[in-house]
Amino acid sequence: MSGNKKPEWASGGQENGFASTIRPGLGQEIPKQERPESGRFIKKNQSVTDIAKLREGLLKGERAMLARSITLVESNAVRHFGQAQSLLQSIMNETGKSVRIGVSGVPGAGKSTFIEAFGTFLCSLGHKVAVLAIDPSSSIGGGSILGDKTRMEELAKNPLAFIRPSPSEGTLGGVHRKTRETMLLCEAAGFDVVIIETVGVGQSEAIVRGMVDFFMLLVLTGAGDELQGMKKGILELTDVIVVNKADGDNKRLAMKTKQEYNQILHFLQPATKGWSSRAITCSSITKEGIDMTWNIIQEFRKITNETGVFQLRRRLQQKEWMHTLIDEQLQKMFYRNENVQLLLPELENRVMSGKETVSNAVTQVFNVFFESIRTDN
Ligand SMILES: Nc1nc2c(ncn2[C@@H]2O[C@H](COP(=O)(O)OP(=O)(O)OP(=O)(O)O)[C@@H](O)[C@H]2O)c(=O)[nH]1
Repeated sequence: MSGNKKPEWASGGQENGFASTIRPGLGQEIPKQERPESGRFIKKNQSVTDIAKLREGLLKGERAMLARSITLVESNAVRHFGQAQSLLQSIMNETGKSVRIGVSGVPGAGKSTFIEAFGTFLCSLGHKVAVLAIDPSSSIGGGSILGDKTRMEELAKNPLAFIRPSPSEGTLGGVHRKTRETMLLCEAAGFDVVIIETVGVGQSEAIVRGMVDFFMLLVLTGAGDELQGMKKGILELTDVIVVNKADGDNKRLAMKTKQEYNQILHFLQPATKGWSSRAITCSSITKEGIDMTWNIIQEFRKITNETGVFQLRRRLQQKEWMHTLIDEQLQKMFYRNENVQLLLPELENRVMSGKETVSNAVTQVFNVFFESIRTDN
């Protein structure tokens, strides 16, 4: 990093709304219309007493109230952050009752076609299915998976389903927080299956793994080729590998690929204690394997519930999530500190030219940081 250039999370925005969290008093009005990052609007004059209304509507499963609550959670405005947290706090007891499923796979693996078929199948069984997304590219280019309404057209029309695109801006950490909180809102609104889709690149898989109970990876035939470029780490996050597009001429090859993956999984650490990760085949077109996928998830829930692994994972995820937010907040505080910003470029130059050891430089900048915190207090 050169000169004054700060990392993304150090720049002015209030991604977490933590910078100077204001909790408006009851009945206090939001003074003017605010444009949150999503491009949707929080209504002018919406007062915090609306939180009670939002909560009531949410718990009744009203979609409009769910959509408004999500808009509030996604807003970057500091005052909305306070309101969103009040709302989330008030629904805590109503959350956690869904099964949370992560779906990943490289572009073209067939994620949206699979989720459409799988979600529609679950709705036909009477489940309420919410589909959310984490798109790592949204934090770079403002793109957004699930943004295209033509994807999952049938599921989108189903009254038992709710589909929400990835938050379209912000750091990956910010997108992560918003998706987690949106998941809680969906649970409070009665959705008993929450699917979180992510493109299988980089950090996003680990992030999704950290917020779901069950993680599945969609792959295509030809495990050998694919595995060349696939990190072992990704397979070790996975509870089930779904070899997709197992139809027509591809069916036999898909079976062979499944066996290859099963052999590989045999030698890897399972993602979940007490559960043997496995590979299956599926076709989102013929729907063969869709019901089996659900049966496996049911079996997984039963086993992990009995052993307590399910509950333990949820508890640990909460703890990790708290630490993620603490880390993010600490980094922001540090890099936004004026004295740190003044000193850092000089120290960087000294370190680069070999005049200063890195450890010395770090000690100096931390001393400046601690000193300015002390004087601020
Ligand atoms: N034959 C067959 N084709 C499929 C199946 N599932 C998906 N496809 C096709 O594969 C292509 C990619 O499917 P998508 O569902 O868009 O894949 P995706 O992983 O969501 O891809 P991105 O949108 O690029 O992330 C489409 O042309 C689908 O029609 C399947 O089970 N069988």
